[in-house]
Amino acid sequence: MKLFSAEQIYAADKFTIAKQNITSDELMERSAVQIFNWMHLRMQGAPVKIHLFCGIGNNGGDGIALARHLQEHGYNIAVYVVNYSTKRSKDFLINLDRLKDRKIWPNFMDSDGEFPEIGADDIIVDAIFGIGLNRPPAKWVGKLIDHFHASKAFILSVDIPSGLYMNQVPEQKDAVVRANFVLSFQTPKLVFFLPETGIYIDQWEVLDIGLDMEFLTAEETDYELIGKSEVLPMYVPRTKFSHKGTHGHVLLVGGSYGKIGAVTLASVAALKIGSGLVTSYVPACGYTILQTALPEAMVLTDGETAITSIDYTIKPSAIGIGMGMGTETQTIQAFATFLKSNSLPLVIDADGLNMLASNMELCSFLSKQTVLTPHEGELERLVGKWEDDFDKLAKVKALSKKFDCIVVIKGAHTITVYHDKGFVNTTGNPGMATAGCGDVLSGIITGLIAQGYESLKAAIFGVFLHGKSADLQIESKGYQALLASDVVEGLGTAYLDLFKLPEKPPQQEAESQE
Ligand SMILES: NC(=O)C1=CN([C@@H]2O[C@H](COP(=O)(O)OP(=O)(O)OC[C@H]3O[C@@H](n4cnc5c(N)ncnc54)[C@H](O)[C@@H]3O)[C@@H](O)[C@H]2O)[C@@H](O)CC1
Ligand SMILES: [K+]
Repeated sequence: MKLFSAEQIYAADKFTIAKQNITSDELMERSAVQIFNWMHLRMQGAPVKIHLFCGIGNNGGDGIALARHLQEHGYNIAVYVVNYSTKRSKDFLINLDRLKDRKIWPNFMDSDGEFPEIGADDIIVDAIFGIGLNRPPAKWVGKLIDHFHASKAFILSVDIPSGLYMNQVPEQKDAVVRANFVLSFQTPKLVFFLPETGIYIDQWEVLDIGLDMEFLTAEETDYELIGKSEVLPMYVPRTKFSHKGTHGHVLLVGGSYGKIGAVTLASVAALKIGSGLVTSYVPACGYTILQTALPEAMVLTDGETAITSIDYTIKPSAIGIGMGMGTETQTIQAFATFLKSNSLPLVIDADGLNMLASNMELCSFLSKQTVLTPHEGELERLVGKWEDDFDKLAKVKALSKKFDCIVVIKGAHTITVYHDKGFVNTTGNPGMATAGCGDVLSGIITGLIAQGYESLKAAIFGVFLHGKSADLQIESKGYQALLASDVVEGLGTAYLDLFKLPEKPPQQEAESQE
């Protein structure tokens, strides 16, 4: 699913209005009806008090139009106009008149007025600011937002939590609505998924307001949200006459004394994701461990407790390097020599990234589209400190372009960046914040590349499957008990889940039984 910028959404609005020969207030009406239907379906006329706080732009217009529908269906509403400026939008005014025609008089709030009482069991509809916010809200509006939070009422935000920008992190962290639910028009917003701005959203859902599909399909976006429908076309099925040689040979280089587990986890993940052969290249202290833990892998060794040179005669199809490798001087030398001569597809993780960060000149030797899989700490060593999430993304894009590499920024929503484009993952859960999960991911991505997936697809698909496996596993294991090896274990079901059809809605089943 594409993640559009504010400018693209405004352009889509304009295009839709012209092509469908409708007025902009008709589009607003559609949006309001969609929100109303969503609420009505869940509330079924419940007499809960609904406080609608509406700004004076089009987000406010949505709120005012929604108020009319709620009132027509007998809901218990109170409407407030948050007068943060004098520039009321045309469609806001049209809807305000329609509301007045129905004898509903909103409370007009400004910097001097008192805030209304809101009960903990009430509902707040937040329609103050939408995607048009372009400067910090006035102080009193920030206080109103505080008042929302203090009430403990359920907050439903229209389109985007008020106070969040589309393309930057808010300056005033407390002048942003913390939404329990966001109903986002047509497309979710990038800020829902970034660590500094995603914290303002518990749950979100997209409402289709019928923006022109032709326009949306043709429009290129900087970011894409990756779910099942995006990865399914990437899947390469096995053919009947395939053999283990068909599915690639992974070489994993890593491990040091006390950290052989890292390369073991990556190796088993590479096998489980489907690579035909796996060779683990470890220091001698890892030999028995690997041969015992993973009889399916082949093992090459060098050095006693750390790798001192990387030398092999096998012909791998993809190489993963760095897991538990340590950063001893000889290991760094071996790593540098290896990078200078290697032209095979490559995945670099953990200590490999640390060695790269302290010797950035080595980046120019990366084979094309090398995949780097840093967590935040490793990333900071690679690109330097960032000011905020947007600055971080800009720095990563610059790194990706400079060295033609793919950067997988690991986090709650892992983002895979290649040149100017980011792919935001939707699978995974907090149970994955556990030792070894990163090693598993690097094994998965290397294993997919070895099977013939292009490096970028391998990274996007690998991140998805890794998270999906963990999501399926916590159903029986819970968050705390999830281990990296459970994530490896679940990879088979993660693959199978790709082909599971959504369950039929219960209503349909009841009908077909009659
Ligand atoms: N295609 C869509 O997605 C549609 C969007 N609609 C709604 O329209 C919204 C966007 O409407 P607008 O462009 O009017 O923007 P907003 O409703 O976000 O209003 C902000 C307005 O106030 C001004 N402003 C920005 N920051 C301010 C600040 N801190 N203090 C005072 N004034 C400030 C801006 O110039 C802007 O005109 C969307 O979020 C959505 O709710 C719907 O009505 C129709 C269809
Ligand atoms: K809003």
